[in-house]
Amino acid sequence: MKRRQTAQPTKKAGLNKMVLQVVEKFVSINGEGSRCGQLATFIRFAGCNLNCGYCDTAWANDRKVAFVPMSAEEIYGYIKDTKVTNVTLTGGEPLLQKDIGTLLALLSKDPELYVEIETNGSVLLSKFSDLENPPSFTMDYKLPSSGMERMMALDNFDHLTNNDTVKFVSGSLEDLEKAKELINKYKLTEKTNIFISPVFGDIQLESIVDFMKDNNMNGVNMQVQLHKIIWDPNERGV
Ligand SMILES: C[S@@+](CC[C@H](N)C(=O)[O-])C[C@H]1O[C@@H](n2cnc3c(N)ncnc32)[C@H](O)[C@@H]1O
Ligand SMILES: Nc1nc2[nH]cc(C(=O)O)c2c(=O)[nH]1
Ligand code: SF4
Ligand SMILES: [Mg+2]
Repeated sequence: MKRRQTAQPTKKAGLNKMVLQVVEKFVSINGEGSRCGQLATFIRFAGCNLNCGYCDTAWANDRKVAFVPMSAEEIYGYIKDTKVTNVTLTGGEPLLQKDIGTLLALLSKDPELYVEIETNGSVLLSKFSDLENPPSFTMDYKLPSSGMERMMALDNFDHLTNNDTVKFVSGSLEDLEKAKELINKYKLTEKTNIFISPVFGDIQLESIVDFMKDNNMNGVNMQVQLHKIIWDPNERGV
């Protein structure tokens, strides 16, 4: 009698290759942050641990989203092929990619590139503090209207420098009050760059300016997502 064979795990060369899950990659102008208006190559990764009520890329967080597995070297190759020197890594939550450290280390060796990474404030930035030439972190602090404030890692404020940014995406007066409180409490304008952005379409732009005037918010930048003015706000790949 034949013995029933059980499937044995195989270890083929390349099977354990380190890969990152890329849901889209494109060149556009950066619509946000300190290099707003400049060309940038965007790499968007799959998956997020948060569920912000206003998320404009919730599709990338769907467990069933289609992604292309790419190694750090393949992503670097794509970036160099574009001939664009600004790079934005985003998502989803890019810092949750298992091999993001490998990619950041590889990109940091290229002095021609300016790399920024959009992160949601829940991932400890201390994990990346040993990088020799670190990227610019744009760290969101998720305000009350996101529904995700409880997930914020406040220790991250200690790891930001003048090469980084804290972004407060605000959808209400309560959000603005909270942003002001944190900026003052942690003396954020002395440490890093600060941006306040509206949750797109949810708050009168004038009310943000009025709030900044009423509260002497010197050193704070207000910014509206430029790509949502140029293209349809729901358009992907722009
Ligand atoms: C889609 S997230 C991806 C990176 C990371 N998960 C994060 O939240 O920072 C990129 C940026 O878009 C912002 N964003 C998402 N939806 C938005 C909306 N409806 N209006 C304004 N900004 C939005 C986020 O706050 C974040 O700063
Ligand atoms: N043009 C453009 N600029 C951006 N800056 C940050 C983006 C993001 O989704 O993280 C983004 C985006 O999706 N498009
Ligand atoms: S953390 Fe970023 S990607 Fe995740 S739900 Fe919030 S805005 Fe969307
Ligand atoms: Mg976006």
